[in-house]
Amino acid sequence: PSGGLNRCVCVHDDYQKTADWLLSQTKHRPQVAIICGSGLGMLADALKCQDAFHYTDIPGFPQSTVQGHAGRLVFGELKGKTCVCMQGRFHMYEGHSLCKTTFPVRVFKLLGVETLIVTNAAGSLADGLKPGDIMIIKDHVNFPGLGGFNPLNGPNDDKFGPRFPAMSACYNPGLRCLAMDIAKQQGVAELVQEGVYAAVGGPNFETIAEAKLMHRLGVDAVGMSTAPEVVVAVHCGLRVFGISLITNKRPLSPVSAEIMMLQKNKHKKRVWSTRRPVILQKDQRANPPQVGVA
Ligand SMILES: O=P(O)(O)O[C@H]1O[C@H](CO)[C@@H](O)[C@H]1O
Ligand code: HPA
Repeated sequence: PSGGLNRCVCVHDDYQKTADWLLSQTKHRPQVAIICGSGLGMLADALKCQDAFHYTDIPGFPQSTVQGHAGRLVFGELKGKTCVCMQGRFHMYEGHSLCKTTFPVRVFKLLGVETLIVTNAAGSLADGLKPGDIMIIKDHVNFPGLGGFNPLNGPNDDKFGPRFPAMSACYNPGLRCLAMDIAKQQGVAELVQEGVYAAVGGPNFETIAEAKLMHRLGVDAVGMSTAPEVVVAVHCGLRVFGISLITNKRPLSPVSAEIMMLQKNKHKKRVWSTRRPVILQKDQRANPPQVGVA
């Protein structure tokens, strides 16, 4: 891969200009940045003493084009910490270069942010992750990155980080532990577990073969964002915490009526799960078992 969309064309000054403009417009000096995933923009409503800016008014900022992403940067206080919250993120499938997709992360660094919290909506590939559950991201597979689509492509900016940054501990273990402890304290531990997130390019959802492949590779949840932001954040030394809100399940094989009926018969629930499909024997295929009959 080469060319316009796959090469960072922003220089240090571009990020600095945006950061300087924001610092001139607000008295807040954030320590924590939060990127709100699809449908999660209401997280920003919790901030007190807000200063909010539409992306259209921020010099150099990309524009949000996706439903569920309001396109506002909100500064404010949350439990004694000063935060900046992105109500709406940028995705590669919108036509943004990865450099633009991740532009805010470097701006956050220049604002003085130390910790980045990434959130997203994701599809589950794991048996135990149901819609409504929360997955604390312990690691990711960056499929576009493995294919050479990386926000760090192009000349390295040494002021942000090294040419070859390590990605072996992207998601801060201390913050992951803390989140799990808080889930227990709040009595919601059964809704929360750790898992591996995979980023795909989108905008189409996965084929069954792709979902199966990712499941076999150890992926628990899949989405179309987050990994590029995290790569840029880790490159410039931010501490990262990530969570996926599970919004749907991805089927792992075509659900044929006879397999569904048999699974319903055997397991009584989750009829469409094909994780352990029942393979019909030759004689059964000619004369399939009847629903409701043992
Ligand atoms: O990752 P976020 O921005 O939460 O959005 C997720 O939801 C959208 C698909 O419904 C995709 O953009 C996917 O990445
Ligand atoms: N696949 C990819 N991206 C997603 C999904 C999914 O199932 N759900 C929400 N974002």
